[in-house]
Amino acid sequence: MEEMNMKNGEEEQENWGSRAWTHLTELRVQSPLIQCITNYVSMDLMANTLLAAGASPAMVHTLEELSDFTPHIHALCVNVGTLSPDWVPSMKLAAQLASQLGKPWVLDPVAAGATEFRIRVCLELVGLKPTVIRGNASEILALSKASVARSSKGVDSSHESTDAVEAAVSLAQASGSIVAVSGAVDIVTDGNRVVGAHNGVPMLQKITATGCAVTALIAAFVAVDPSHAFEATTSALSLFGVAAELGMDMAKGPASLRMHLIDSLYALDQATVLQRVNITNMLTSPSLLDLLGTKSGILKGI
Ligand SMILES: Nc1ncnc2c1ncn2[C@@H]1O[C@H](COP(=O)(O)OP(=O)(O)O)[C@@H](O)[C@H]1O
Ligand SMILES: Cc1ncsc1CCOP(=O)(O)O
Ligand SMILES: [Mg+2]
Repeated sequence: MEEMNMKNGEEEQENWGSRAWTHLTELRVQSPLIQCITNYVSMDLMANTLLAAGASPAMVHTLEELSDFTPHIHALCVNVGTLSPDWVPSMKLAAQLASQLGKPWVLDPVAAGATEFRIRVCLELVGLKPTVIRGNASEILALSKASVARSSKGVDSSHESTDAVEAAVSLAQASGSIVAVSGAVDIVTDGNRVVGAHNGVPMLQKITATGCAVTALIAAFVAVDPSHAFEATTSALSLFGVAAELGMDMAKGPASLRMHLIDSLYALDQATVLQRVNITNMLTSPSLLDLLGTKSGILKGI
C-alpha cells in the first residue's frame, strides 16, 4: 500500500512537471500581451519577470486608454499596492472589459487588511470576478473575513500560508476565483482541490515586489491555458520558485538574487523543470472538504 502511494506520488510529480514545462513552452511561443495596472514599486520587476518568461508586459492604467487597449490584451493583472482613489475606476473598468471580452484577469490584493479603504476596494474588485486572486496569507485571511486585520504588517505577511488554507477555500467557493496563497508553501485552490507548490527560497521575502511579480506571471500562464486556470496558476508559482532556487545558488544576497532570479527564469530548460517542480496534493480527504464547505458562507455578500 505504502509502495503504491509512493508510486502515485512520483507519477503526480511527473505530471505536474511536464504540465509546467508545457505551460512555459506555450508562453514562450505565444508571448501573450499582459496588461498590468500595478503599484509603482513593482513595475520594473514585474515587467522584467514577464519578459524573462516570454510574455509581453504593458503597464497601461489610464482610464482614457482602456477601451482602445484592453481589447488587445491576452490577460490583465490588477495590483492595489500603491492604491489611491483616482486609480480605482481604471482598475474596475479594465476588469469589467477583460471579463466581457472573455480574457482572464488576476487580482493581487496587496495589504488588503491594512486599511478600511483597501479592504473595501479589494472586495469590490473580488466582486468583479477575477479568474485568480493571489495574495500572501495575511491578505487572503483579511479578504476572506472581509475586515481589516488587527495585526497588519502592511504589504508583508504576519501569517504562514498554511494558516490560510481554510480562508482560501472559503474565498474560492464564495468568489468563484482560483485562490493562491504564497509563502514557504504556495497553496492553490479552486474551492474543491487544494495543492501546494513547495519550490522557492526564503530570501524571496527580502526582495520587494516578488509577490507582485509572481502574480503577473500567473496572469501570463493563465493567458496561455485559460480553461485550466488552476493548473496554470500552480505551474507559474512553482516555476517562479524553481528560478529562485537556481538563482540562490549564484546569489550573494537579495540584490544579486533579484538578478539571478530573472536570468534563471529566462534560461529554464525541460530537464531542470521536470527534476525540480515539487507540487503535492494538500487535501485529499472528502470529509475535510465537506467540513470546509460548510463554512463557506462568510463572503456571501460578494
Ligand atoms: N519562506 C519561504 N520559502 C520559500 N519561498 C517563499 C517563502 N516566502 C515567500 N516565498 C516565495 O516568495 C514569493 C513571494 O511570496 P510572498 O512573500 O508570500 O508574497 P508577498 O510579497 O506578496 O508578501 C512567492 O514566490 C513565494 O513562493
Ligand atoms: C513595498 C510596497 N509598498 C506598497 S506596494 C509595495 C510592494 C509590495 O510588493 P510585494 O507584495 O510583492 O512584496
Ligand atoms: Mg504582495
